[in-house]
Amino acid sequence: MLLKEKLSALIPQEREALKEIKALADKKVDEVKCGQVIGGMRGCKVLVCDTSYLDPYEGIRFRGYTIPEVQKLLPKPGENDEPYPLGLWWLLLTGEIPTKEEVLSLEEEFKKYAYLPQYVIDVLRAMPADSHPMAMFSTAIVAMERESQFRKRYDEGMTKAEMWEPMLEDSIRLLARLPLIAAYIYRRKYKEDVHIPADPNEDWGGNFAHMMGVENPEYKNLMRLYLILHSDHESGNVSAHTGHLVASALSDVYYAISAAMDGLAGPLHGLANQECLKWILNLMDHFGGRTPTKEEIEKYAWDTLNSGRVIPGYGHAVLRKTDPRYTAQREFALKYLPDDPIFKTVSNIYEVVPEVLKQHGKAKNPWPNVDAHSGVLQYYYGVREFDFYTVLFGVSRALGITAQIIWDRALGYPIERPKSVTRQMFKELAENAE
Ligand SMILES: CC(=O)SCCNC(=O)CCNC(=O)[C@H](O)C(C)(C)COP(=O)(O)OP(=O)(O)OC[C@H]1O[C@@H](n2cnc3c(N)ncnc32)[C@H](O)[C@@H]1OP(=O)(O)O
Ligand SMILES: O=C([O-])CC(=O)C(=O)O
Repeated sequence: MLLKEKLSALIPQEREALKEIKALADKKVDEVKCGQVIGGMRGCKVLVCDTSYLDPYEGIRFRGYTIPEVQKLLPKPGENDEPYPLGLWWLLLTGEIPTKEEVLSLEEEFKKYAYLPQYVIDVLRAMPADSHPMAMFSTAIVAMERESQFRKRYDEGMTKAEMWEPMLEDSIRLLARLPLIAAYIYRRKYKEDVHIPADPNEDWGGNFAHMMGVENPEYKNLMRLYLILHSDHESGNVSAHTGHLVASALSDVYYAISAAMDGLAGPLHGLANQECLKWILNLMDHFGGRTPTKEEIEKYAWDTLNSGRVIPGYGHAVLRKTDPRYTAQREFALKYLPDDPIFKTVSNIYEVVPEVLKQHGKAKNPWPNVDAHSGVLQYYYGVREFDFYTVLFGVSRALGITAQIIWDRALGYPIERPKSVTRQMFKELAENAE
């Protein structure tokens, strides 16, 4: 496999490079304030992640490349505007923009494992129909743990240096199946349990759209874009950090990704995309289904804040400007659905809500994040079941987290175990500090 050859060549040199950092073990790299600990560890530099970096003002770079650069440089299927999402996985893993041949080799490798075992279908069918799609998604993933090559090799006594290899194998097998699992959940829950087989001629991203039942080529491109945009956001966000933490105990990819999905399912994280579209449609309903005026949006936003709720899709723990993932989706909308009334509402909200949040004076970042824009695009192409949206996010996020934890094992990072103290001890520490 071309990817495995590439990683086999890279890993020894990256292990050497890590030794230079380990030699600096006693150097102080950060100072932690009381408020940071009690405030969700915001800004504490306590994680190392090479797949991507999030600048508060510029947004995400995948291995140093901005979103527009990735859109321009990664190979694309045929005449399509958006790249192969598996090209991004290659980039996250290797740091290099792949050739088309390299991406196609990965597509072929994935196709070997792109089938849904009957026992996974049975597990999904055993769950009550009103189970949230994210609960179904996470359950299906953990159910497949019995197939883990990592656990098998661990039981056989593999060495620490070998661990990245079964981590890579498990990741490929899992990622290959995620669109099938997601599409199965979608069609079981919302499309009368009628399923669409994979198309062997489609790429990983296009196939996902096909199996969901949306044959529009524009939607396939949107899916490719979506799968790239939501993939990786360095390693401190809830889903990626969870994946890293769980995998640090040498739990395999199935456990790590299932747990990561459970974090993504929270309304302050990935589920905000579901919440956000709901908020927008409720806003439009409130004004008789039309595009509300800016004054009406302002009043509605204040009503939300005054009732003690957050405005979903706005704010961020790290970003301090409009999320470039929002901008990329806005550009897609301007090209393909400029006159859509919900998109117009999204645009008007963008002109109003940051000012409202500034006046409200609480949110450190009044600008929109990725979740403020993803729902309207899905809705436009007929995917209108909001509670499914986070599953789309999850399929994409698994690209980033698997890339991160394959490298965790390649570099032999230890089990994560920060120290806690009692609240009383912590108070005394803070009182006695400068
Ligand atoms: C893919 C993603 O995960 S992107 C984020 C998706 N989540 C959302 O869009 C939900 C809405 N946004 C939020 O709740 C927050 O902005 C978060 C969770 C994203 C970030 O949280 P934090 O880093 O704690 O934000 P911040 O430091 O600005 O919070 C300060 C205060 O402003 C509030 N605030 C932040 N964003 C918002 C918002 N959109 N609407 C109303 N209040 C907000 C916080 O709730 C907090 O209030 P509190 O002091 O009463 O607890
Ligand atoms: O970075 C974060 O904390 C949240 C986020 O936008 C993501 O995970 O995509």
